[in-house]
Order: sequence, then C-alpha cells, then structure tokens
Amino acid sequence: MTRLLVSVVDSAEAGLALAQGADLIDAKDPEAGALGALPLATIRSIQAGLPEDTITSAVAGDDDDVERLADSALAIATTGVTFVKLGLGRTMAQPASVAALGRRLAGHGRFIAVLFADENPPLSLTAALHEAGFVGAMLDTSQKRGIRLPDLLTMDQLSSFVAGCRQLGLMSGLAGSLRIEDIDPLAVLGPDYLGFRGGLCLAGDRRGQLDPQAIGRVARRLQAVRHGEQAA
Ligand SMILES: O=C[C@H](O)COP(=O)(O)O
Repeated sequence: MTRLLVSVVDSAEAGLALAQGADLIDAKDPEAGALGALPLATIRSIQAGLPEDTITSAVAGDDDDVERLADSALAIATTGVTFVKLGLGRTMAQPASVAALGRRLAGHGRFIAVLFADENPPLSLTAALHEAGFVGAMLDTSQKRGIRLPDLLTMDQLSSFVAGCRQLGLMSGLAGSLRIEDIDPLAVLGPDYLGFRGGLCLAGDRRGQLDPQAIGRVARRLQAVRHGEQAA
C-alpha cells in the first residue's frame, strides 16, 4: 500500500501536513539542497509536536565523506525519528562506500538510502544496501529544477527498482518534484511511499510555504488510488 511522505521544515508545517493526510512526516531543509539536514533542535521540536505513533523521518544530508555522513545520521537518530534518510551522491552510491557506511551504522535498523536519479545511480545497489543493513531505499532527484523523477527514469526502471526492494525486504520510496498527476502511474508500481515537497508548496516553490489544500488534494488522490478508483 503506497503512502504519502511530506517533507516539512518545522513543527507548524508538520502539524499541517499530518492534519491534511500525510502518512509520514519527513524533516528536511529545502534551503540546504536536495537532502539538506535541519538542526537537531528543529528535528526534536518537530518530533515532540506530533502524536507519538506518527511515522517520521529526517534527512542527514548527502555528504560525500563516509565518516561525516555517518556522524550526521547517527546524531539525527538520537532525536527519536522513525527513519533517517542518507543521500548517496555519485561517490557514495557504490558498494564499497555503502559497506563502509553500513559498518558505521550497524544495528540501528532505521536508515534509508536515497539515490539521486539525475546522477545515474546503479539501481542494482539495492543488494549492497540490504547487505549493509539499510531498511529502505528511495529514488529522488538532486537538481530541484522542475525535472521530475518520471522524466529521468522509465516506468520499467522504476518498477524494477520497487520490485527489487520488495524482494530484498527493503522499504521503497519514489520522489523528485512529483506532481499530483504522477500519483496514479507511480502508485501502481507499489512503492511504500511517494515523497512530495515542491508539488505541495505555494507556487510550486519547495523553499516556500506548504499549501494545505495541495496536501489535501494529493492525500485524497493517493487514498482514491489505494481504493482502486481510476483517475478522473
Ligand atoms: O523526500 C521527498 C522530497 O522532499 C521531495 O521533494 P520535492 O518534491 O521538492 O522534489
């Protein structure tokens, strides 16, 4: 069943997103790039403002140094978020770096790797991610300039990524400047999450404010797809 991940910048946005139907609240700083980490205090305040059973994540950045990225991820794990997302850029999206990260993160069971579709990552990396102890893998985009995930990868590629994750027992997510019209074709592939930020912001500006109505529309569309309704 595909659920809605919404990236938020603070506690007020988190409450808004949850009220409008988000299933997973993802703490992220859009001013600091595709996978910009928020300060620990902000993540803690987002977490503290949500009902205890809310599923949450926070991003740890996309540093291309194993030690720095692992340090950031481990620090964020102390905030109590359900998942920590690590952006794996060009130099990190390879088996040796993934294995090294896995050794640093061992035993926590809450780390999700994010691969950037516009950096041509090896989609077969999911096997190394599973081996290294990651619990999930997401595809996103690093250049937030309006190029959407489905502009970069074919439905066959996305489908085999999702199926590969499922086979390995990894949670899967798809994101990258998605719009409401992407929900039907992507949800049918069966990822665990579709991730949104820009498509839910006023004027489509991911660094601007979340638009409650847009979140509601997207949440309702995803719900309708889950209930088997065709696009209007
Ligand atoms: O994890 C989800 C992302 O925050 C999606 O951001 P975006 O829709 O602006 O590309």
